[in-house]
Amino acid sequence: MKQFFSVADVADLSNIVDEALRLKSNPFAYEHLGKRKTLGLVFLNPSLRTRLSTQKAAIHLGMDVMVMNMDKDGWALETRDGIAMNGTTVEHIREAAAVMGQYCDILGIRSFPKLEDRDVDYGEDLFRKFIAFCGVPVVSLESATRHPLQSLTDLITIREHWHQPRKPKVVMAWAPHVKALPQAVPNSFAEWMSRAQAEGLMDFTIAHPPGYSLSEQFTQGATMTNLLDEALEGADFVYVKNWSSYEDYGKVQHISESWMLDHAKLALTNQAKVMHCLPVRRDVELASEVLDGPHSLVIQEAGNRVWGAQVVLKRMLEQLLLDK
Ligand SMILES: NCCC[C@H](NC(=O)CCC(=O)O)C(=O)O
Ligand SMILES: NC(=O)OP(=O)(O)O
Repeated sequence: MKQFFSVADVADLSNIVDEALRLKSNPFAYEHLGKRKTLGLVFLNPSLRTRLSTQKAAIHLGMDVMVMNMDKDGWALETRDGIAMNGTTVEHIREAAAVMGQYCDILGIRSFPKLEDRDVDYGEDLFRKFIAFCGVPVVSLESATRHPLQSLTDLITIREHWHQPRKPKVVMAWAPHVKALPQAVPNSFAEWMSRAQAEGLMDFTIAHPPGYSLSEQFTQGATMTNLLDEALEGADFVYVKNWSSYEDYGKVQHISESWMLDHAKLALTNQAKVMHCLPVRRDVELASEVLDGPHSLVIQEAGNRVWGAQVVLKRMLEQLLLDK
């Protein structure tokens, strides 16, 4: 594996999930694989889970880790080409990425969308340039349109908590929020679970209010509905997530009906397990009675971020050995 940006970078979902669960039961099995190799983690936005779980995964593999908080400690970054840098930006991504590639064997980068111009965000300009100029394998720590380490982990978590012979019904349910949030997490969850559905691993439904459709490139084959209660019927897993509008890009519309998952809504499901990528706004996105109750998987899900990151880093390290 030379890059980890979307589900398209993974050949077989069942294999990678099984491999991640084997790493979970034997975390140090490959502790020599990353010896004398350096992972660089570059953050242009805040992070708790991605930062710590990816570091932990690298430690299990024997790697050294360097973290760069570009937003706070780096020079102001320019990404546009063909302009004279006579304003506030100090360093171009061409040099910044290339230099970081000199110090690191694998790089990870987090960069959120600005939610101002859809074409700019969905063009993934910064990410593409970072990959093009750094010269080493790159793992997405969440980009403008996707969060693949999260979605891989979500699939691992569903697999780990499903023990019946039939396929689980997985529902992604839009939730309220006080701010306009990116579509990266729901896009990514949708593209991974749609692929999992195509590989016969689950049935996948997306419920959202009118005006909150995601881009069709991520939702191929998913059942789509504007009726939350109907979607929740028979659900085995409910994945709660807010996102701002893709159609009326980055905007938040007033929603009259309550979309927050609470005990009453959970009662419509098949004793569903409840997931959320975190951070979560209690009693806005998700009722605390659910978060604090036995149906919540959010802490186990966050814990599994280590195994999602570790299987990706392991595959990248193995590729580096092959390329040597
Ligand atoms: N990396 C995980 C999710 C990041 C982001 N959440 C946030 O920005 C929360 C901000 C707040 O609640 O104010 C999102 O949902 O896309
Ligand atoms: N879920 C997730 O990516 O969390 P952080 O933003 O804290 O890394």
